[in-house]
Amino acid sequence: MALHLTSSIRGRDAILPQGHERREFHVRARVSMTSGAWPEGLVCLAGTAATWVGAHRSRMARSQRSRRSNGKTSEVFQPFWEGFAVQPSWHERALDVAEVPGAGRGWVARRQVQKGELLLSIPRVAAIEVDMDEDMEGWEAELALNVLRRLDRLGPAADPRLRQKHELQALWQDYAKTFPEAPAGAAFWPQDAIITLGWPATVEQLLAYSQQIQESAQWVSGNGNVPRDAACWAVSAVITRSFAVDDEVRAMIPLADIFNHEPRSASSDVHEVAWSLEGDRFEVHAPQTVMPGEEVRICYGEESAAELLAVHGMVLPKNEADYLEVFESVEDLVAAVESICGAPRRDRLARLEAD
Ligand SMILES: C[S@@+](CC[C@H](N)C(=O)[O-])C[C@H]1O[C@@H](n2cnc3c(N)ncnc32)[C@H](O)[C@@H]1O
Repeated sequence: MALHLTSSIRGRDAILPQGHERREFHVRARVSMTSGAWPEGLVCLAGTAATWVGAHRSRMARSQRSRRSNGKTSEVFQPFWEGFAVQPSWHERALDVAEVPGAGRGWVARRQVQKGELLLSIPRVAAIEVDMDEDMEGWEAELALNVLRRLDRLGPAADPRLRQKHELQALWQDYAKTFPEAPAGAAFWPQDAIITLGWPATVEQLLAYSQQIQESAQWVSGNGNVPRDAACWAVSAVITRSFAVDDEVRAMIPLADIFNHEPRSASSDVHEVAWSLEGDRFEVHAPQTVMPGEEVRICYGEESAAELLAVHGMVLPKNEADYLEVFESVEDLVAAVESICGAPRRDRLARLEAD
């Protein structure tokens, strides 16, 4: 007789404000026996495992049902909406936070939303920002350190001048508990795991990005006097949840970071409207008309599959922004055309420029 009892449990707990607690379990269990009668102890063991799995399954089903029917997920965000002074008022909002299959939480329309409509207006003082100079490198590290400062999570030996007291500190501390606990992006994977992806251009791109991100985490860990894990958490939070606004700043904007990504190419009109900085408030406008119950997504940028994998650890089934680089520059393209057609290169370039 052989008995196989295999089980794997992955759990994630996130404590949310006001006593709300979310538990997610992924349970897989299999009990099998090839021959003979079941000894009593093993029957008990198998029975216990089955009951345990069943109980967790029904608990999951119950919580999923309630999320769908009574908008509890959304209510968890009411104190944040009000505390961060988001407009329109909570009762007049057009959106609800809901669990979206395969994408965590997202913003779902409570009523029909018109393209261009103002969805969220968040005071600038509620955001955590860095200025973006042209070609600014290393913004991830600076913004991650600012996040740790706002959360009052710097280590004891950090420069005391970095310490920050802020009226919204406690609210931010609660809000940050809703973020993923660990980075998922390929930038945080071990090198061997990146190499197993196989496609040379992608592997090269991911290894270079991973090195940049690891250096940022190193810098944050040193300057913030925090363990490496805490630095990686902060860097991952800023690369997955911050946005460049009007080419001026890169900002972590509470509640606006719940929009999921709609992958679009540059030619799509979804690029036309989303973020802006209006005086002392950040605004998000609807990128397109959305029916009640549908999710409102924004386009994070023209992100290829490799870029999404590097930052978010996700590969989307369909991504119209994905591309395969064939020529590095217009000159290379023209040279290739010239070699095929035999026409003089200068003529071709002039014609291309005139067009
Ligand atoms: C800015 S947050 C969006 C809110 C997030 N879903 C949440 O639960 O807090 C970005 C993260 O959402 C997830 N995400 C965004 N767009 C997605 C999409 N189109 N498909 C799957 N996951 C997505 C990824 O985990 C990504 O790192």
